[in-house]
Amino acid sequence: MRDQYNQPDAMLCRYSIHLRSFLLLTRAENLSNAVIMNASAMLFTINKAAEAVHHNHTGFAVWCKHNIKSTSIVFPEISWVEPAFGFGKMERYKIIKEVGNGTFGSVWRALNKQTGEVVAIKKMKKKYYSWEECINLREVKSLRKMNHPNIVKLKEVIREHDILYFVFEYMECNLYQLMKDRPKLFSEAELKNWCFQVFQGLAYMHQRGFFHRDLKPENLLVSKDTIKIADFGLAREINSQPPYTEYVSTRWYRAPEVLLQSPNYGAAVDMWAMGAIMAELFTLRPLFPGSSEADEIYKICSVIGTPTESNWSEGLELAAVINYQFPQVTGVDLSALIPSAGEDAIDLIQSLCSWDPCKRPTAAEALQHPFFQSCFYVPPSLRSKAALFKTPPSAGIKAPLEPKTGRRYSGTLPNVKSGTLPAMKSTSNFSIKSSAPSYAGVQRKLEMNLQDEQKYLKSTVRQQPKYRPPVKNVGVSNQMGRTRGVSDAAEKLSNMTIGPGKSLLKPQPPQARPPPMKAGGWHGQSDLFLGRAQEMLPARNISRKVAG
Ligand SMILES: Nc1ncnc2c1ncn2[C@@H]1O[C@H](COP(=O)(O)OP(=O)(O)OP(=O)(O)O)[C@@H](O)[C@H]1O
Repeated sequence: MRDQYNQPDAMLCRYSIHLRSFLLLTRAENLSNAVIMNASAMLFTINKAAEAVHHNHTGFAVWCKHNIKSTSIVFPEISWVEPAFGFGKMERYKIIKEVGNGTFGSVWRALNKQTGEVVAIKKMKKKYYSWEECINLREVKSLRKMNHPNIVKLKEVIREHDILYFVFEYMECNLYQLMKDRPKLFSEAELKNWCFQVFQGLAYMHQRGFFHRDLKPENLLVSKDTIKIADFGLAREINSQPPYTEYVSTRWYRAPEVLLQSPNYGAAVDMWAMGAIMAELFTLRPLFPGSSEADEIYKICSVIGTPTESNWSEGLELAAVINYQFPQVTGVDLSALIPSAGEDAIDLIQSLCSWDPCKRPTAAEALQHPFFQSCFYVPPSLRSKAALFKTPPSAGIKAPLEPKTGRRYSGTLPNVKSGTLPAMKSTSNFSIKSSAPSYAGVQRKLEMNLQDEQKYLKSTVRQQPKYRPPVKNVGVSNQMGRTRGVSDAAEKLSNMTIGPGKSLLKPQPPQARPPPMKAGGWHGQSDLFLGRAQEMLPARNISRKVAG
């Protein structure tokens, strides 16, 4: 089959698509050179395929021969193959300006010249020499299956001159940008509305069998009252086969089971991240700003206390496997740490940040938490109408998201009509207490250019030749704070012990709150005890940009 089409001027692509959509398109686009085949490699003509559609068979693979300069696949309704006619699809867009630069790509604001629509185009840094490669990307595989108002929409994928572009709906800014220069805290209503929406997006995603694995404020995009989850570069299918050996999530939001090398973590890692993000939204400071993986665990222990046999026996086993000894600390009162958060908020953050992933609420359960009692779900179909009334997108009739899931919180359904404003507590913006550091003081991103970074990487490699990035992945730290490989992490964590059972980690007194971070980073007290793990990282690498 492949050979038949393997001609120098042609390219063969395989697409698993919804057959009905494909047929509609073949008619509309007169794609006569497409052939369709099913799992047993039987060829179908378009007519035969029409029969299959009639009998409601879907999920065929489409092999298409086409002369390619550029091709595109359009989501979410139709996945299709468009032969290029000598000019590039990118010509349809006018690039306006760069709005983001991540590990895998730079993101540009652009204008669709035909429709006038403003979009965000992510230009991938890596080159892609075939469509097959692109189609297998996590970002494509997961996003194309998702259609939810709180998940950023992937509109189109374009490959031109071996460069891959993702065309997304455009969002005004990310949550980190909103936090960093803020002179005063967010109102509870504001952050509640955001969290409620993110949990809705997560409930949808988890229900569909995906988890994100890299939730952080930079990946939550905001436009007016709406917030959407973005960057599915690390998303995984829940049913995919562990062990997961790749790097996962930015350190400050990384769940303890990931830090401790669990081979089979799941959707609960997103819930941990949300606990950390929620706390950060209240205080405008990261809850667990670890300067290395070891320090990350230390920071977590100093806030929620050392795990015990009774609250996370699996965690103790995981630690034993990698020869890691937890520092013995008692933790602190979260309400003292997050003074602007009410009882319900503290309760939710506490349960999200449980050591044991099984004890964290699911996204659907979080939505039922009393903290969200005043938030109401608006079905997507009503959202545009609700917007007319300037209603936050989460407001409206509360609908059960996962009826099968047992409810952890027995919240009552408020009796409100759709489109009415939620009865949120009218909380005015809190003003930051003088002791509360400004977010601007936290240097989340290294203020160093690529050259500096490369210099640092080189010196790190010199100092720690053992810490090699995993072969398959980006692995080493990079501009947006991606983590090293998990196997790397194991190495680092185990480097903290001398011989079996002898840890360099000495028990530390509980540290109520790390002092405010200054530009250039901050050394936590715990770092003094981390020996080599600490030596690795220059002070400035405590910023979120550095993975570890
Ligand atoms: N749809 C969008 N609309 C507006 N800005 C966006 C959009 N998508 C991404 N951005 C901006 O670009 C930044 C980087 O995007 P993204 O996280 O997708 O790239 P990445 O290379 O995967 O980054 P990371 O290093 O976090 O993995 C985001 O933090 C955001 O500020």
